[in-house]
Amino acid sequence: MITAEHLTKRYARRGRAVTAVEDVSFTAQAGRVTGFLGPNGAGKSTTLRMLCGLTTPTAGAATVLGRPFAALPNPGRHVGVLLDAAAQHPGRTGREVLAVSARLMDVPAARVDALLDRVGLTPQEAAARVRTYSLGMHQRLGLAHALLGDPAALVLDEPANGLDPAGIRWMRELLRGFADAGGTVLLSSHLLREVEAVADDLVIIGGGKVLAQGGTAALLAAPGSRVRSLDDPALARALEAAGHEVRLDGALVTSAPAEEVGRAALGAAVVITDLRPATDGLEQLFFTTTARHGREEVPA
Ligand SMILES: Nc1ncnc2c1ncn2[C@@H]1O[C@H](COP(=O)(O)OP(=O)(O)OP(=O)(O)O)[C@@H](O)[C@H]1O
Repeated sequence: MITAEHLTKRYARRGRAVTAVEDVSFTAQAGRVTGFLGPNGAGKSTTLRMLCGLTTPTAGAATVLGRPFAALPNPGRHVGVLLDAAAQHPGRTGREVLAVSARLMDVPAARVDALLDRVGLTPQEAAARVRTYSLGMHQRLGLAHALLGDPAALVLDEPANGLDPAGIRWMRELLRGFADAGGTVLLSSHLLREVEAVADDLVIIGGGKVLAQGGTAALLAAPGSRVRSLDDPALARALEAAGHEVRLDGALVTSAPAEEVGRAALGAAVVITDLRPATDGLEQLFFTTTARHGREEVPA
């Protein structure tokens, strides 16, 4: 479990105090993947750095597995951290990067090869210097590094950056498996579809503050139903006549609960082919939640 309690970070910039993170509290539970989202400059990296003891909070506190990061003995054996995949020593080979850390963490050397294999780095790639690595290879090595100490928690900032589609799917399965085995995963990413696919819980921040948090399914749930039928216009008329709101959005989306949709369909003699709770996608939730904190006004 990872907790942030009233974390606040202020920086001095040209004599003025800039609040990067303000009163951020959340819990990433064991056995679950927690997605940590926000627009550029929202304060995600600053928060993750405070969780990992790399930045000192102005106020508030954070714990990983019940203790402040700095109080964890041999922290790499408890929490795997990937904050900047490009930060590995460019002159070392991938295998050397892991071997040095394995020695420092007192991890058996045999684990290095096991992890290179697990993250899909070939023996040739592992023998190449890190400065020759692509972004995706950096990410794979960074993840191997994070997993090296067989930690109970992972803190990952944009781990899927630069991965190809197969790599992104592999990453998703790895994180899912890690959490299903009881691990805690805190995952910051701009890839909303990926986060939606893997995160059990979400924390959305903007302007340094928590804007929304909770279970992914609950946050994405919208009242009403999404329906497909053999005659959507007729079903829409029947639902409207019964006082429900209706909009056609690929399927028919209505404020009516499933039972009312069934009644309207029965009355209008329309065959329903699909009926499920209405949900907004994460992209919609993200933009609605962070609308005041986005950077759309900044030209690309
Ligand atoms: N060392 C620093 N000194 C001054 N200001 C900083 C420092 N680090 C971060 N900031 C400011 O704090 C705010 C939050 O930055 P942070 O990097 O945490 O955002 P982020 O959500 O990780 O953004 P991104 O998605 O672009 O990575 C920004 O306004 C940034 O300019």
